Amino acid sequence: MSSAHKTFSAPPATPISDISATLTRLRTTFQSHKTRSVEWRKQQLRKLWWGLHDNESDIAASLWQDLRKSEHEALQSDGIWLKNAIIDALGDIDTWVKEVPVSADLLSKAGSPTIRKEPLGVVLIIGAYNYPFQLTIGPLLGAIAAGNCVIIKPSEISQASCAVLTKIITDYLDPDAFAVVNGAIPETTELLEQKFDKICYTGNGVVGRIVATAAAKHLTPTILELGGLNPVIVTKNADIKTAARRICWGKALNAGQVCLSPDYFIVPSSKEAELVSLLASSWRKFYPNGLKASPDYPRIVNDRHFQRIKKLIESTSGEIKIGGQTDESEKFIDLTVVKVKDENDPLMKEEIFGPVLPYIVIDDLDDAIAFVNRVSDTPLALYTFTTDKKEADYILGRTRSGGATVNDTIWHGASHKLAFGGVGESGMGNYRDKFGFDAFSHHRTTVRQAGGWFEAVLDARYPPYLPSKLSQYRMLLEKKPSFSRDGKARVSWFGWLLSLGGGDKKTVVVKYVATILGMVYFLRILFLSQ
Ligand SMILES: NC(=O)c1ccc[n+]([C@@H]2O[C@H](COP(=O)([O-])OP(=O)(O)OC[C@H]3O[C@@H](n4cnc5c(N)ncnc54)[C@H](O)[C@@H]3O)[C@@H](O)[C@H]2O)c1
Ligand SMILES: CC1=C(/C=C/C(C)=C/C=C/C(C)=C/C=C/C=C(C)/C=C/C=C(C)/C=C/C=C(\C)C=O)C(C)(C)CCC1
Repeated sequence: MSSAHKTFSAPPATPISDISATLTRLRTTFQSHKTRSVEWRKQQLRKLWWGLHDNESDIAASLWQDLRKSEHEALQSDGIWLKNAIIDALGDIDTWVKEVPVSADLLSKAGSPTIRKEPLGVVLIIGAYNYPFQLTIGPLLGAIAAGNCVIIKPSEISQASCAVLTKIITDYLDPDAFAVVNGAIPETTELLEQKFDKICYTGNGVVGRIVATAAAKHLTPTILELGGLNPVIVTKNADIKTAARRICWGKALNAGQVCLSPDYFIVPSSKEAELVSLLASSWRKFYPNGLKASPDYPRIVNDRHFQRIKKLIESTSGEIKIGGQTDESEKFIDLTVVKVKDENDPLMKEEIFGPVLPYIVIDDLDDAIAFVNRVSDTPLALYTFTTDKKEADYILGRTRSGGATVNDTIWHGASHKLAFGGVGESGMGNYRDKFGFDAFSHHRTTVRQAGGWFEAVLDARYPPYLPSKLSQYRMLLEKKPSFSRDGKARVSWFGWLLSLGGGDKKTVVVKYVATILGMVYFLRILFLSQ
């Protein structure tokens, strides 16, 4: 890749004294109602598409410089991924922005209630280093579609990507509505002093708490996209060959620096040897000349993270089954599989965010589920490999996670169309496609009340509150429960007869079809016998 050799310098930090003026500029734009125009929003999205397209080789080159990410991965999950997301948003934005009529109770109906989708105002997006384009421009798409002004704060760790991202935003988008603030903790701290209408933060939970605390001072709502320890439960009913290949891919992607990376797997003893051997052979097939020589395998983003992961490998009391090599000069860490005894191993204490994959042998499925819930009960992702659909549902029904994929890794988080977000420790809120539009919109319930003629109906709401008015209200509007005091659904005799003895909709339809067929059969016999 020729563009891979192009290099970029870190953009200068934004002067802290400029930050509040930038926010004022954006707020003035928002208050001018310019962003309310859907055509203006579409134009911004179209321009952004061209910004990504014109700078595609720089996107790939900057990701190579920051993470030694291959062009394939750079385009698959940043460049082309975002361009496709924009084209789909442009195709659907007219539907998203429509005012939606809502069905209401008898009294509200005359006011034709609707939900208006309104912009929130000025929002802040704080990105992380591992997918510097996707994790900033991804939420930005929803914010633009919903009509907001936006300040983007990219992660200072991916410096080259910061430079390219800054160029795209400043060269292609309306500078009165969109701005990039570059820098590190001091700049982000100053940003967090300001009042925004929403903050979307991607990164670790420690900083997530700092962001949420700062936002709370202004009653600013937040989307927090955090991490966690993502488990993989491989059951005795798994197709081990497929599982090995797919776990391998999910762990090798971006050298494990993915919020959705498998953090550990659980395997029954009967499948352990086969799975470990197939993991090793899958890796050999992916990287036939070895990982270090492969242009497809990324490096750890900086020395601090390299040392952190290296230390984790050194501190494990488990048995290294595959890999284990590191090279500080290149920030290279081998894909490393480690058999650990229990959750007290250092590798099981925190999200690894690197290419190390511990595993534990557990034979009983309920024990495996209990282990997962004990280690971290709200990870961002949960994976299970089983060919038994009921078993997959059993696992899903007894665990929690931001998202889940059965029989693969990463996949529920790979599409730009599907809602993406965490739960509990892995975050709050979600975005992407319509979910992104909704996340950055205010759903404004609106009633356009009927005129003077409706006063006769409304008369009962006005004082003096005569007993007759309350009786009228009760008689016409009070609903009767269809459930008993002990919480059971109560079916009226009439309803019971009408539904041929009750049941859900499908059962009642089946009963009707069977009854009609029975009657036809009976009448036919009766008719033929005469
Ligand atoms: N859920 C998701 O979408 C998602 C995606 C990627 C990463 N992550 C998670 O992020 C973590 C890795 O990212 P990271 O946090 O190391 O990224 P990072 O170091 O790039 O930091 C993220 C952002 O926080 C800012 N920041 C750092 N310290 C701060 C402070 N004290 N005050 C205010 N802002 C500060 C940085 O400037 C940066 O913009 C992992 O836990 C991973 O799972 C989650
Ligand atoms: C279509 C047919 C065919 C061709 C199929 C082809 C060319 C398929 C190619 C598939 C590829 C390259 C899929 C790769 C997808 C990977 C993705 C989307 C990864 C996404 C990662 C993300 C979003 C990471 C996110 C990380 C986050 C959020 C945090 O850290 C033929 C030719 C086979 C014929 C039949 C039809």
